[in-house]
Amino acid sequence: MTSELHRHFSVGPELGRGRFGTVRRCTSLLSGEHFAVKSVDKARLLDDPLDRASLENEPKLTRLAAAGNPSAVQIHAVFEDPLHLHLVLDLLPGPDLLQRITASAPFPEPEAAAVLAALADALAACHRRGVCHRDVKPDNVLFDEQGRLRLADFGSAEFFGDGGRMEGVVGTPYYVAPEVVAGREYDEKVDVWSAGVVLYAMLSGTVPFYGDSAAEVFDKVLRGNLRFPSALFREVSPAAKDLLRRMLCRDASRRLSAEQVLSKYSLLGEFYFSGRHQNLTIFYLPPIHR
Ligand SMILES: Nc1ncnc2c1ncn2[C@@H]1O[C@H](COP(=O)(O)OP(=O)(O)OP(=O)(O)O)[C@@H](O)[C@H]1O
Repeated sequence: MTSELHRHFSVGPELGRGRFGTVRRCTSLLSGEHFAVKSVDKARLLDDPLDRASLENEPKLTRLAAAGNPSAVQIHAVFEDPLHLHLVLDLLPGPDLLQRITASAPFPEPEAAAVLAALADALAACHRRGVCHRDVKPDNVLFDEQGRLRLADFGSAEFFGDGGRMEGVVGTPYYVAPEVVAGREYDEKVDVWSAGVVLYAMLSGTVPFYGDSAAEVFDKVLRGNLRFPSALFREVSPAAKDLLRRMLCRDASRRLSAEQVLSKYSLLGEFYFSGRHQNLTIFYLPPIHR
């Protein structure tokens, strides 16, 4: 660990681990405030130009996305040494959305709708700032102590500015949009597709495009055949299914924007408590390695 980091923070126990680094609890020596420090191990990503770009982009794009946007994780300090990049972030220690879905999906519709509204709000704010997250999935949806949603992990994010197109196969298999899998240029609506998969998972406890391997999942995503099996969706309202169709629309030009999802949220009056509980699990597939 960097001595510079240790001059300012005492570093505590591990909170989580990702592909490139470890997140630990830390405390400011000056103020006594608690934070999380994400320490990215540079050795794990220096061979790959896209991974290297992500090392440079993560602090920049987290800052840009989070400026004046309380629904994104805030970055408080950055320390760098030859081995690590340390990002000091808001401490968000509660269960993330993946843990919540695994423990208690399907969610009652009002609960799913509330999470979706907060996620769409977070994404709309990022998109207004020209930042596309590109790895929206339940494990990157965290909550603060008051239960407010915070979008985290801008390690795959890209700056598209004002209407720019992006390229590069980035994301996580179950959640990635078809235009990304197809290797085409794409826009920020890839995040809306992923948020649609998240909504589907909250309402049913499973994902819409499932396979045992990444290749099988990609095949299903490319076909984009959206189904609502009656065993899982019997009690899901037509309004929620309609919203899912508009978010998981293969044609990105017809797909809702994050802003439109937010305004559609006000139409979700039909969302109701379904009271179901099924023991379904989302299986973990690792993020895409190009
Ligand atoms: N601000 C935070 N507060 C508390 N825990 C966090 C915070 N940020 C991340 N974590 C935990 O650490 C884990 C890894 O973090 P993160 O997803 O940012 O790492 P990563 O290396 O970019 O992961 P990925 O494999 O998704 O690319 C998360 O799943 C979460 O459990």
